[in-house]
Amino acid sequence: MGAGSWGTTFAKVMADAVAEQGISVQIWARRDDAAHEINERHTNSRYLRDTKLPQNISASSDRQVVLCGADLVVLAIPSQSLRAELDGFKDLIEPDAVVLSLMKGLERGTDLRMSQVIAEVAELPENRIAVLSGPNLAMEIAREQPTASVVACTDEQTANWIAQLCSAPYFRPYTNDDVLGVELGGIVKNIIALAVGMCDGMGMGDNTKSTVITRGLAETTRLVLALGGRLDTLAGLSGLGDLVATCSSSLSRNNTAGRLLGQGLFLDEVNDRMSQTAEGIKSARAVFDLSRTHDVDMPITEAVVMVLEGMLSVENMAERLLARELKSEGELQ
Ligand SMILES: NC(=O)C1=CN([C@@H]2O[C@H](COP(=O)(O)OP(=O)(O)OC[C@H]3O[C@@H](n4cnc5c(N)ncnc54)[C@H](O)[C@@H]3O)[C@@H](O)[C@H]2O)C=CC1
Ligand SMILES: O=C(CO)COP(=O)(O)O
Repeated sequence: MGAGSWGTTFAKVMADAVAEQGISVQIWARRDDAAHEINERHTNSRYLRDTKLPQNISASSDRQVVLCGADLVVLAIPSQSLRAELDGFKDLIEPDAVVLSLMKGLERGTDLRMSQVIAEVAELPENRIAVLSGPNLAMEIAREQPTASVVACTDEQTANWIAQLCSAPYFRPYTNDDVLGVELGGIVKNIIALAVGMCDGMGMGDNTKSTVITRGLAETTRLVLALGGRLDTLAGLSGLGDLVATCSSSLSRNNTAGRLLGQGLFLDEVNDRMSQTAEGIKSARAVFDLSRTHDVDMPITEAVVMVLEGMLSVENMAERLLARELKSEGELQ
């Protein structure tokens, strides 16, 4: 569900993974012309210019056509639209289907993760909801550059089943039962990537960026532990792995948005320039609110929120962060 850059790319991963088993993958595209292009030319030129999609992918703008008979429903739409979109098609999901979220955002207003929104709106039990997260820049994967990822579900069998369905020669999924840790790692790294992008945009060097990445991981870890997730998850692909990929890549939309802010553009101007979803812009406030609810110190997230909401200039961000009271590096609380 979603024919954007990651929805289309992940459809290709799955189609390549299951081609020999005679399984087909169907994409729901919002626009009729996008569905038509996928069916007729096997391309999605708006998002993946050079990629030829496999023959066992078809598309439709009719959600009923796509969901009818689907054993696995994969969601790849912008996080802030999920609730409304899902409400419109939840009754079309087959009674035993599993829902997999590819999304990396936190819902504003409720501070819920996407797996929690899915559970609430579609009224599904935990064992039928999974998330996938890792260092997965869509453009690289579309070019079949090797990477790995994590399928997280509280039910081991479900996680293994999904991992089989998306294990392609260039894509290696691991499994994990720490859904919260996997999901939050993917959400918070977008905010840290905004901060790193801002450093880049202001012309700061690698020491600065490395400091933000490392301390960004420290504050992500504090949040995940406070909410009941596991430390080892943060050391894995959906934690450190995705953080490094997103913070170092010019392909990242969050990194790019941060860089534009660092170059002095206003948020409205940045939003106008972005043709794809940069989840961190909307999720930053929700993550900060969540951290306050659980009394977790997240100074980089707080500074990013202040910049996004016009309460702090990017130039004053470093001064604010470095002037805080000194403390031990090992403090996780
Ligand atoms: N692009 C990437 O490299 C990766 C993206 N993700 C996550 O996947 C999710 C989707 O991202 P992308 O596919 O990259 O986004 P995108 O901006 O490329 O595409 C979003 C798609 O959702 C569709 N859509 C459906 N309902 C919508 C609505 N109500 N409002 C707006 N758009 C709607 C759009 O038409 C579009 O096809 C995000 O949560 C993102 O963080 C995760 C890993 C990698
Ligand atoms: O999640 C991603 C890579 O794992 C994609 O990051 P962006 O949304 O910043 O492009």
